[in-house]
Amino acid sequence: MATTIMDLLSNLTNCLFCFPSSPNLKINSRTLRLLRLLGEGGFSYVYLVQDTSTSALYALKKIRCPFGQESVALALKEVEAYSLFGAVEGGDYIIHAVDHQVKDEGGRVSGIGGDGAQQKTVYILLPYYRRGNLQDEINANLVNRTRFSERRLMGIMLGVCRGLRAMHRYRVPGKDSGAGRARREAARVRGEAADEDRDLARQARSNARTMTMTASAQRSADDEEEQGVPLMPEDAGGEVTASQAGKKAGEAHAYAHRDIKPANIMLDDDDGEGDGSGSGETKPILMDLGSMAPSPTPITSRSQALAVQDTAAEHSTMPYRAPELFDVKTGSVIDTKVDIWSLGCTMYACLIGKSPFEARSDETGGSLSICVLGGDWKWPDENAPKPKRQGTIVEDGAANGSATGGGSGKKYPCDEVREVVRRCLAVESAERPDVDELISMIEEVLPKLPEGGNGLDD
Ligand SMILES: Nc1ncnc2c1ncn2[C@@H]1O[C@H](COP(=O)(O)OP(=O)(O)OP(=O)(O)O)[C@@H](O)[C@H]1O
Repeated sequence: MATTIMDLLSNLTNCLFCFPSSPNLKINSRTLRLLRLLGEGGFSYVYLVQDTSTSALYALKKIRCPFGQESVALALKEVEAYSLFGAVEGGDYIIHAVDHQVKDEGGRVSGIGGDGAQQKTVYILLPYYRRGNLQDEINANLVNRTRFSERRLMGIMLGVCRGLRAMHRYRVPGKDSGAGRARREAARVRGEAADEDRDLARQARSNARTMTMTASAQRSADDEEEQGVPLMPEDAGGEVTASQAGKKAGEAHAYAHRDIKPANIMLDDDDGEGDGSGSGETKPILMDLGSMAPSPTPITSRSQALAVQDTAAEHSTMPYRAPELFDVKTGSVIDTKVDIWSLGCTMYACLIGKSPFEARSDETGGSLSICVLGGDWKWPDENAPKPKRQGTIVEDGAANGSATGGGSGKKYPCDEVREVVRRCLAVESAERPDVDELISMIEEVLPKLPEGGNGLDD
C-alpha cells in the first residue's frame, strides 16, 4: 500500500515536471510559450516552444539535476559541447545551442547522491527540427511497408560522416578564429559551472554538519572550492585524459559522440541556410551531445575500465554500442571507432528496421551483448553468418549474392551498400575504417546507386 502511494506521488511529481504549471517560461531575455512535449529522455524533457516576441519556434531541453553538483556539471558539459563546433568545417551537421540557463527549482537535493543543495534545472534552447529524426523515418517505413532509397540514405550518411569528422578531427582553435569564439563561450559556460559548483559545494559543506554524506563526496566538494577548480577542465567536456590536458591552439583534440543512433540524427532541409547554396536535399544534424567524450581514452587501470564501461552503459544505447564498450579491457584504447560501429548499426537499422544485433538477438533468442561481442549479425536474406575471426563475417554460399530483399526482385540493399555496413561492423576496432576512409567509401558508392525520388522505393 505504502509503495503504491509512493508510486502515485512519484508519477504526480513527474507529471508536474513534464507539464509546468505556467505555459510561459523566461530563458534569459526570451519569453517562451510552451506548445507541446516533443520527447523525453532519462532526466530530460524536450518541449516545442515559441518565442513570444519573434514567433520563432525552438526545442527547449529541460534537464533535471537530481544528484546535485555532479548532475549540473554533466548538463553543463552538454551545453559546452553545443558551442564547440560552430565554426569548424562540418560543424553545420552538428546541433548548436541558441541559449541556455541554469535555474533553481526550489526543492532541496536529498537521498542517495543528494547533497542537500538547491535543486537545479538546466534549460537548453535548441533549433527546432520539424521533420523529426531518422528513427521517426524508420518507424514510418515499418508502418507503411516502405523503405529507404539507398541513394538517399547514403547521402544522409555522408552528411553524418561530415559532422562526425568535425568531432573526430577537432583541433584546439586559435584565439582569433571563429572556433576560438566558440571556445571562449565554452569557457564562459565553464565559469558558470564553477560558480554553480562552488555554491553547491558551500551548501553541501554546511549540510554535511547535519546530514550523513559520503567522505569522498565531501572531500571533492571541499577541494573544488578551495582550489577554485572549474568542474570541466579546459575544453574537455569534463572528462579530459592526461594525454589531452594542456593542448595548444592547432593541436588535435578529438571527440567521440558515443551515442550515434537513428534517434540522435535529426533531419533538416539543406537550404544553404539562406544563401541558396544548399542542395534542397535532406540534411542530417547530429544531436544529443550529452555522451560526447574526448578521444582517444587509454585504459590504464581496472577501475578506469569499469568506470568507462559504466558510463557507456548509461549513455551509449545498447543495440548501437560498440563491443569494446561492453567489455572494456585494461591496456586497450577507446577511440572514435566506437562511432563508426554505431554508424554501421544505424545504416543497417535504416535499411532493415532495427539494429543488426537487436534483429539477430530477436531471431535467435540469444543475448544482445553476446551477439555484439561475437559479431553475430546477418542480412535478412542470408543464412546464419559464420564468424571466421573477430570482425569478419563469412556469408553462406547459398545466400551470397543470390538473395533478394523485400520481394521486389532486386537485392536490397545492394552489395556496395552492404560492404560499407560490413566494414563498419568489424568487431576489432582497428579493422573499421576511420571517418575519412568512410567518407571516401560512401562517395565512391553514391554515384553507382539509382536516383531515388521520394526516398521510398517500394
Ligand atoms: N531540436 C529538436 N527538434 C525537434 N525534436 C527534438 C529536438 N531535440 C530533441 N527532440 C525530440 O526529443 C527527443 C529527446 O531528445 P534528446 O535525445 O536530446 O533527449 P535525451 O534526454 O538526451 O534522450 P536520450 O535518453 O535518448 O539520450 C528526441 O528523440 C526528439 O524526438
